[in-house]
Amino acid sequence: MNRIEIVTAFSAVETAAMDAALEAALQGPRGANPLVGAVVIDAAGRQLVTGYHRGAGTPHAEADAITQAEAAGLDLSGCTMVITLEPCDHSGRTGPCTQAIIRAGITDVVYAVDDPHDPAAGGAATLRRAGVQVRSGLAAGESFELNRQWFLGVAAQRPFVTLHIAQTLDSRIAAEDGTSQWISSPESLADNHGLRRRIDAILVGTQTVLVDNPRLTARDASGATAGKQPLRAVMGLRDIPADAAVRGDDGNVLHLPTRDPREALSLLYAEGVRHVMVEGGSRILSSFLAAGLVDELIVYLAPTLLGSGTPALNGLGITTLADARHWDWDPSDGGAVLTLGRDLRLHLRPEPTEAFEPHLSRTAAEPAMGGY
Ligand SMILES: NC(=O)C1=CN([C@@H]2O[C@H](COP(=O)(O)OP(=O)(O)OC[C@H]3O[C@@H](n4cnc5c(N)ncnc54)[C@H](OP(=O)(O)O)[C@@H]3O)[C@@H](O)[C@H]2O)C=CC1
Ligand SMILES: Nc1c(N[C@@H]2O[C@H](COP(=O)(O)O)[C@@H](O)[C@H]2O)[nH]c(=O)[nH]c1=O
Repeated sequence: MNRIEIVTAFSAVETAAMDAALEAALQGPRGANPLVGAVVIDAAGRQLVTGYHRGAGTPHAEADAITQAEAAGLDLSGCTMVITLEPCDHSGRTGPCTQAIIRAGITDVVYAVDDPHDPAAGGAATLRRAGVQVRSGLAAGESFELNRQWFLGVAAQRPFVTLHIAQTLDSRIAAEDGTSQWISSPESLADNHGLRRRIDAILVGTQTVLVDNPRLTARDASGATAGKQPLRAVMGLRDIPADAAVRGDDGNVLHLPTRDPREALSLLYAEGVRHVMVEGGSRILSSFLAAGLVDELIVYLAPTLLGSGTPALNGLGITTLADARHWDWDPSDGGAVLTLGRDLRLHLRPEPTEAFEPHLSRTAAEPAMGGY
């Protein structure tokens, strides 16, 4: 019998580092930016530092790892960096990771999938021009899966959509008389205000504006507005009342005169919104879910029963169990199930329904590296 010797492009040490990078990436939050992890290994195969990305506007995983190394007095020259995504090549809110890698003296980069985001792409080519050996495609499937919804959103040129539901045990988001403040525990509300600080826009329906007169600002425990404030978007054909609290005094409000969630997302994207939280009410939540436009689901579940009132959802067009929509538990950003005071926070992502493969590797791994 012939023995077939399999030579892969990557060493066991690099594969283990990629596993660690994938694990680290899960600590980050979902949103406008993908989850990314980075691990630096030395010539002896030791994992020196592990970095991850903590969300839009914060250092990328590569920069996080390099900063940690600097703080610990570690010299990374001649080391290999293993990353779940191609290093960026642009100066966004943070500097280009390619330059940080080159400056640190890292001579080898292994990454999983290409960055499809145009302004950030091209990192591999820049690194190669600087003499860094670059290989890609290690754990490409896992890395794509890690950020599946983000890849889909980038390809569709629409914002990443987080759906928020604050509900009772019997799936009510308001009582029969319309009262709903508050179903959630103070800890859940604080968590939600943290999310409001991270997103670009928050979206509610016109009916919620009329019933609740919400402010839709990000506030701290004292009730003061705190941190970055989201654009406040209201969806529906009716006008926003002149004295509605959502208008605020900063003009950071947008009326989306449509009932079509796709159109709402296009309008938001044109305004520069890359992460929107759809907050409610029932009809708005249902329309985004029915259209398959939800990337992340956060349910604040209060141990409370109402028995009647506004249901979280008012129909998704599903009439038989075979058509039920399934969701996967999302272990990222604090985990799939988190206790928040007396509430539970459930964190989910849609089960894949369509085959979608991004362009996993723009440039093939260096020829000598692959094959059987
Ligand atoms: N606990 C929670 O998490 C939350 C609870 N709530 C509660 O939800 C209740 C409001 O929910 P609900 O009555 O469903 O109202 P919504 O806030 O979902 O707004 C519905 C209105 O939005 C417009 N609209 C826009 N797109 C659509 C669409 N695709 N389908 C249907 N209507 C659309 C319509 O008005 P138009 O004629 O203007 O087009 C419609 O009347 C309130 O009691 C509020 O307190 C609200 C948010 C969060
Ligand atoms: N009732 C309820 C929520 N309600 C949401 O919060 C909005 C009020 O926002 P603001 O005026 O900024 O405090 C309200 O219109 C609705 O969208 N959210 C939750 O996390 N938990 C809750 O129990």
